[in-house]
Amino acid sequence: MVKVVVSGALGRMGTNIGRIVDEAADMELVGGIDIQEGTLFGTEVVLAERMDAFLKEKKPDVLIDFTVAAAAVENIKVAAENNVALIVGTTGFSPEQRATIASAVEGTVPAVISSNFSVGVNIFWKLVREAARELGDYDVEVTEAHHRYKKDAPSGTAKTILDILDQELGGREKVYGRVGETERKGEIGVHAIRGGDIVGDHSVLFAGNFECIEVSHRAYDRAVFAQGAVRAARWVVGREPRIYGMQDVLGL
Ligand SMILES: NC(=O)C1=CN([C@@H]2O[C@H](COP(=O)(O)OP(=O)(O)OC[C@H]3O[C@@H](n4cnc5c(N)ncnc54)[C@H](O)[C@@H]3O)[C@@H](O)[C@H]2O)C=CC1
Ligand SMILES: O=C(O)C1=N[C@H](C(=O)O)C[C@H](O)C1
Repeated sequence: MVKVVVSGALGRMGTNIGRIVDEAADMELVGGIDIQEGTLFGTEVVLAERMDAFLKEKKPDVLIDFTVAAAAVENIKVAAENNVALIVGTTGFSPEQRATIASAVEGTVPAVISSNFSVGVNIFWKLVREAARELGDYDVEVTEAHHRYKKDAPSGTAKTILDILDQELGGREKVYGRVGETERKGEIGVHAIRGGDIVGDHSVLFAGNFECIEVSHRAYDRAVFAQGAVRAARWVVGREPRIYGMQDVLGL
């Protein structure tokens, strides 16, 4: 039995993950962490400040964190100190926060950290890389759309797309939205749409003369992210203590 604690337990992703873990025959949901007390599928959700004592009491194998960046950094440190493996889906980390996470995790616990746990997006990233390799002289525009409650922009998935494009196209300037007189040069345009209950859309447009290619992914239900995170939780237990990506879980 893989024993799981969910951090951000009362949120959109936390509740989806709680349901999947609760229904899994090979997993045990042992509780949740949030900034309010509550319950998650019959288990106790305790306040974030009680996390250290809660992990010592429940001794989970894995903590799955979908919270906000500043909170996740602290949660990761506490989990690593308690020798609990990590799945981190939270997005919006600064470079400094990423460095803090790396020093807490590397050599201490195994952690799968990904801006997107859906299988489809991990394949989409491969397709974007392949297109960028072949279409280096095309103009590139990245667009993402999410629900009205999303806190960070551009999305973590869009930032991963930009990392891939940087690797393949060599660090082009990024222009975030355009207004007024703009002359297109060699930049990558980045556009974030927020509204309603959009689960998560990403697209990369490669525009040449007389043709365009658009590579896109649309999530219809956040269960796809939750299922991926739970799959990663099964995979991470017992691994070498370092940071992994979802591509390691999927063998891509
Ligand atoms: N990697 C992926 O596949 C995905 C990542 N995300 C990311 O996951 C994060 C959460 O997204 P949602 O669930 O939509 O947000 P949400 O706002 O519905 O849930 C976040 C939860 O975290 C709680 N929280 C805040 N501070 C906390 C702390 N110190 N300790 C424990 N819990 C705390 C909040 O009270 C809330 O219940 C975001 O960063 C989002 O971008 C979302 C979907 C998929
Ligand atoms: O906040 C969300 O909802 C999502 N966040 C992730 C991101 O920032 O890329 C993944 C997914 O698109 C949903």
